[in-house]
Amino acid sequence: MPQIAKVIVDVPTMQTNRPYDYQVPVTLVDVIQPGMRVIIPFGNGDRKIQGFVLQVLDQLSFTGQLKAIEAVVDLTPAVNPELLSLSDWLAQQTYAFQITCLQTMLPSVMRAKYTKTATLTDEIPTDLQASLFNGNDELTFDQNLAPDKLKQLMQLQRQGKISVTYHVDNRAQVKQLTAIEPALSFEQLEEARMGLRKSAQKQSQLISYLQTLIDQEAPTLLKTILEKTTFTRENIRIGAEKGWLRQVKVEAYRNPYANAVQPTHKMTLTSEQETAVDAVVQSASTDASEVFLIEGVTGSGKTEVYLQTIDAVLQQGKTALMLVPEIALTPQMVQRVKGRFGDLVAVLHSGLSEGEKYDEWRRIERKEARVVVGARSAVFAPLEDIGVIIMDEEHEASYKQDESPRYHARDVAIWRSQYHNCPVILGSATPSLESRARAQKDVYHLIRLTQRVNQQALPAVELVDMREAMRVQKASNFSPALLAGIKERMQKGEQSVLLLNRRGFSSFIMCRDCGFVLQCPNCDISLTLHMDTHSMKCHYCGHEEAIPKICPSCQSRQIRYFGTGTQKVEAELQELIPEARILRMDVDTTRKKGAHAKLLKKFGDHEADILLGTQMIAKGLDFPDVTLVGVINADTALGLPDFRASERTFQLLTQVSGRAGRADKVGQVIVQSYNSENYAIQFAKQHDYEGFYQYEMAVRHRGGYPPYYFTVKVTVSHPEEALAAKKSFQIAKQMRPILSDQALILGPTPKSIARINNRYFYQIVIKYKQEPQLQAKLAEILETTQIDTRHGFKIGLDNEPLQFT
Ligand SMILES: Nc1ncnc2c1ncn2[C@@H]1O[C@H](COP(=O)(O)OP(=O)(O)OP(=O)(O)O)[C@@H](O)[C@H]1O
Ligand SMILES: [Zn+2]
Ligand SMILES: [Zn+2]
Repeated sequence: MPQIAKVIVDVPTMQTNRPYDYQVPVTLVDVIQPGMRVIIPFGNGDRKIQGFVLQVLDQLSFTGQLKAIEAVVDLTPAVNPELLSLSDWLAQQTYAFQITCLQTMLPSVMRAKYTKTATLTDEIPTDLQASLFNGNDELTFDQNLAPDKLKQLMQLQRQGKISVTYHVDNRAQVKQLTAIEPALSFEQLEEARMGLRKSAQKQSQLISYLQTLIDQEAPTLLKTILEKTTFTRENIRIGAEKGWLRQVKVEAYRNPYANAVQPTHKMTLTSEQETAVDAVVQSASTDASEVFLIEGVTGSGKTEVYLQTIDAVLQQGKTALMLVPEIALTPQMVQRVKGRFGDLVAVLHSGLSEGEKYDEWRRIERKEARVVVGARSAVFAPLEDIGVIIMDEEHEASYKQDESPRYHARDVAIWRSQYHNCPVILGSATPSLESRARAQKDVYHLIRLTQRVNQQALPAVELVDMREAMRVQKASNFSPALLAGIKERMQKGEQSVLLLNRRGFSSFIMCRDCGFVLQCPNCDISLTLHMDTHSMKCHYCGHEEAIPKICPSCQSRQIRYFGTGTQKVEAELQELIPEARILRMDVDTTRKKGAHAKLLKKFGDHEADILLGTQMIAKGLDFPDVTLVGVINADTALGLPDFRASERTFQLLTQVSGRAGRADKVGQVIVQSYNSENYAIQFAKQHDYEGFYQYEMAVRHRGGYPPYYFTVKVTVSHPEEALAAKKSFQIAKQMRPILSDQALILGPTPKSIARINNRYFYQIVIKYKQEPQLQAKLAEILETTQIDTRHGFKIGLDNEPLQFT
């Protein structure tokens, strides 16, 4: 029967954000499946573009009007049925184009153009091998392969007789290793030996060696032979030339964690841990999709709860997905999971090369990996039959993507749990207010872990008022109390972790004579000093220039840097304690691949006394000899014009305090601040999450902020400020009539950095409780403003934004 395919085309605009009908050519009938990518003619001139097949329908009456699909890109669907339907929901939820959502779900290498190689892995009829593979056992092809041949390939793939690898401009090449196997039988090799000259001893040895390989199932890696035997490449080459052996290519997965993993074993759970595991596992064995919020103090052993839950789910024959924030995806965390589940684990994070990510993704798709650990985008991992989804540090802002589609991984996780009828665990020592409030309303089940595993008390927190400290000493980043604490640890052979809070803080250059501050030419923000590259950089657009030696404005030589960068703090500390061994961890020292892991290993091996770093040291670290945590500046972020400033400060202080005293030694925390009476700092001092939650809820209630209100942000930008402003006022005006009295429109206001990359930004925030017409109206505005993009406008919608500045 003729078929029609409904296709989402790869043209990300509002007008094309719907499925188009295409005729399925006769040769591809019953071949094309939903989730496959196809090549189709589109628009004027029938440009060839890519699209995703959403649906294939039998065509009852032949209209003959439709354009036909030209070719198929994938032999098997690139996106499974679950993710197809997720993309639909996601597009609505985030006001994004469905094509953007679909592309987001695939590893980046798959978004590029590529060729593929089909390699025979089994016998096929000789005539087929002749016609399809030209008698070879490999066929490199792309989307131009004739449909009938493609159909044959698909059949072979279904029968498991070929394996397919992708080549993307050398980007996603499956890593191939050379291996060898004997080309002759034992007897034939023996015959070959007879023909050798007496002096050809090495060749005789090679023949013997090949004879030992006859019964091996897999070819032997050349690398291994060169390492483990005395044969040289030249010996092997001669062996191949004489026809004794064959050189073959085998596929190697790039395993970035190879060799590094030590097995870890199940621990005997504390009673609080056991209650948590039982509750989730119990839920996993029913068909419910419940969300559990585990509010567990730092060091309460949340990770062990996750691991044992995963274990139970695997035993039920299901798979598990574990999300962690990028910065918490430390080697320590990966070790713990890999150490428990070994090769069943796939790890996805931005530190991997594209090739490595792609390898991991394929291992998931082929069901070789049954546990996935990864950062935000891993929430789209093509796992099937998921038994539990875990989100560690659920309060982390990095779970929200800040470009289209602007999704929150938590929402996606919950959607998938409903699809799979499985539980979700949201875990944190400092849950987001939104999640904690949902637990209050019994939408989530609240489970509290109130004790540290070692029964140790949480470390005592001492507040140092820097206003006072500065009165008695010259300007310094280190109060006498903090310095004394560090020295004491050094004497005892213990370690310190020092946090420099970089939010709302940066090093900039200012002229002491005229006050000139070096600004980015493209953005309304000062440039940040980077000592490692000896340059000034813009953190928004990437602009970079040399550090000026004389003031560009008054030519004075008194141009100096201000603010506190980690480098500057490190230098100061080194001067104050010359014998201190300091490791600095920030964006500059961790840029290189593996640098993060190396630094942590050094610290773990006691090659340093002090780990000094930015936010990235606040989470997940578990070092038994760390007994002092110092926070150099607790309150720089409190001044940010964002209603979540207190929540973020509380979370950061609590998390970093939790790094101290995790094993048998007592920990101490010293927090320096200029606002020690601030409630976020006071509750953090008391380790009082619940107290903070109650207080902050009252603040939010008074101000009409989430979680009492929903929010959506509309951003308008244009190279001309007046036009950006005008358009944003127009949009606000269009919104007002459809909103009830309960809803509030904030703005339009210029963003706190009004100009970025030569565009001016204006934003509107709508706060609301229940507005049935809102979503449709916003979609309509997006649609009607599409035309404006031609005049330089960009309109962005952010549902439940996490950034308000
Ligand atoms: N049942 C247990 N028995 C003994 N040790 C345990 C047990 N559970 C966890 N631990 C150990 O306790 C330490 C803290 O556990 P873990 O890192 O999971 O805490 P956490 O709750 O994730 O803390 P944080 O929020 O600070 O990351 C780890 O070293 C872990 O190996
Ligand atoms: Zn000057
Ligand atoms: Zn800039």
